[in-house]
Amino acid sequence: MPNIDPILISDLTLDYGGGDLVLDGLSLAVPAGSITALLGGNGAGKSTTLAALLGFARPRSGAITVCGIDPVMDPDLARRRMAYLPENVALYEHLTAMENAEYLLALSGERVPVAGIEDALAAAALQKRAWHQRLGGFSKGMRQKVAIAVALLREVPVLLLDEPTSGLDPRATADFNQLLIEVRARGAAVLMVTHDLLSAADIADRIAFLEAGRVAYEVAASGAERFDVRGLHARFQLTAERLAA
Ligand SMILES: Nc1ncnc2c1ncn2[C@@H]1O[C@H](COP(=O)(O)OP(=O)(O)OP(=O)(O)O)[C@@H](O)[C@H]1O
Repeated sequence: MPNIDPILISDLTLDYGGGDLVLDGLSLAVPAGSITALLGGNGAGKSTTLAALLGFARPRSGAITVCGIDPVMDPDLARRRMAYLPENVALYEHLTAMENAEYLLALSGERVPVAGIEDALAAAALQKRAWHQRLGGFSKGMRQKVAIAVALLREVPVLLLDEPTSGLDPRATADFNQLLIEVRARGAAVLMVTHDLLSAADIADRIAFLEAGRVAYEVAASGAERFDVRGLHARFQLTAERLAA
């Protein structure tokens, strides 16, 4: 089997039935063991890109695969290869962190011993005293840690994130970014939709700027040298001005 990127999108077009193209020739590849940040103005099509990967939005043309599986043809099989964290992670309020993890794993057909779940919650840096608390009082950062622990246990090769750090304080953002670095080290392909230029600059290997449903430009970090946040911001402004013109 050829070694293809876990996320591969080629010349994708998509509309929501109204005729206007929301994705208009989108091409993007995310290799294993890497983080790509997907940036772009409101309405550029970032969340729609995730919806297409998850098999929730049907392309009009082009090709899209997740670990070689077409999510249009076989959404269930494709979803088994992915973990998805929406902006606000949906978990069961009346269950504890442990119970949530157990239940979500059971839903995806996996049985993990309690010790394994505890290890994953610890790896996700959820404080031990929170493991047996109901989620009702959890902050957004704590909820994300539970969701990431489940993703770690599922050992999925693809992680999709929609604005994961919006509303997180700088400390929680740094903790979360550290988790993503660990997920990358395990070999996952991570695609992160974000408006958080600082996080993108800190942890992404590549940054793709989406503009009117296609990647207008893509930049890669070179070795130890990170992205320049002000440079990213300037590019963002240029895009906004071009679209407004
Ligand atoms: N379910 C839907 N039905 C119809 N139109 C939709 C649907 N979802 C999104 N759109 C439209 O598609 C376009 C792209 O939306 P999308 O949510 O993908 O953008 P985005 O880049 O994620 O924006 P934001 O940064 O605001 O979250 C927008 O014009 C939006 O109104």
